[in-house]
Amino acid sequence: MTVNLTDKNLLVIGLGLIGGSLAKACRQNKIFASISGFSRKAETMSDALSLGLVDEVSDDLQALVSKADVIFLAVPILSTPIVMAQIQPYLRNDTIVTDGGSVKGTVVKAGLELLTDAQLKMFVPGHPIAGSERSGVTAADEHLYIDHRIILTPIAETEPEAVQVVSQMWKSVGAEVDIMAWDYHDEVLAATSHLPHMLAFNLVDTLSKQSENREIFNYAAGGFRDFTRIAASDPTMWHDIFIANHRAILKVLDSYLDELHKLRNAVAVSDGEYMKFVFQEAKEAREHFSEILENRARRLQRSATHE
Ligand SMILES: NC(=O)c1ccc[n+]([C@@H]2O[C@H](COP(=O)([O-])OP(=O)(O)OC[C@H]3O[C@@H](n4cnc5c(N)ncnc54)[C@H](O)[C@@H]3O)[C@@H](O)[C@H]2O)c1
Ligand SMILES: O=C(O)C(=O)C[C@]1(C(=O)O)C=C[C@@H](O)C=C1
Repeated sequence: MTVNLTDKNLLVIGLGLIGGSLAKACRQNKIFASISGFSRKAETMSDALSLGLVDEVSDDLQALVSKADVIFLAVPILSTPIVMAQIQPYLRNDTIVTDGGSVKGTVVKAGLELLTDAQLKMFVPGHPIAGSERSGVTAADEHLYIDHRIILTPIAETEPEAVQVVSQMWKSVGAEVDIMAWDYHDEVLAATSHLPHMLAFNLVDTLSKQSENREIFNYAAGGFRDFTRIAASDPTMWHDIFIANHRAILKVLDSYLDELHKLRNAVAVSDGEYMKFVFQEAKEAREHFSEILENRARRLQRSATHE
């Protein structure tokens, strides 16, 4: 069923990479009647306005929330409960609250604690599996979500109609929507996103301490460069993620460390057979992932040529 959003107002709170990109894509595709924006810093709000991400900004949160039909929260994960508490008194019972935070347990818990029964019916936690190491309002990109997956994690109280509206919003900017339980989401993302970021931060930091003036970096090439891109991600965002999802991250980190120890032992005793087995399996996994990426790139190319 297609839902009509063209008579609705979208309010984006947090006008950085994730919120700014959604606002920009929705505005360029004329998905909503109007798009309002709110962010912590006045400078970010005026940049969002001059970059054409939103139709209006205001520091009057009460007025913005009261007229919003859909609210998208795109602030660091530990700030999400704070913002939810700020907007809760002004939320209409028919206003949908959704978000883009990387950990869903924190957002679900905040919703259950702060929202009324009526407001919970309109509560649709979500997470776009799209992004980059860039952050801030100037990183907003209207193409960010094309052919990317969006995971929605509605709770038992959420009305299916609210999920439909949020799904429609994401599909309208080119994304694919999946529905998942929030705790499963947090386990999966601990493995596919949080652990790789931890390894990249740790590796780049460790190596940077190993030589005077980071001298060894002069002799690094593509492999290391790929790690450094991830390690350039925003420290506040990742600090929040590692605190919010620590249980699931520790579980996957421990099993990773076991495997790393096995590989270490294989190197210590020159067990080439074990090493080749691991490297071959990893290569095959990468080939499988490359096919997914190539299919996505082809679809992106097709949608760009149809624009
Ligand atoms: N960066 C990614 O790759 C990525 C991908 C998917 C999801 N996410 C999630 O999306 C959310 C936003 O991340 P981002 O990359 O857009 O970060 P960002 O730093 O680019 O943007 C966050 C914005 O929120 C504002 N903000 C912070 N606290 C606020 C508050 N209390 N009230 C109002 N505004 C506030 C900041 O000033 C900034 O403009 C995070 O929860 C993150 O986990 C990020
Ligand atoms: O593409 C990247 O560089 C990202 O870091 C995006 C990425 C990830 O894939 O880990 C980061 C955090 C998210 O919550 C979702 C996506």
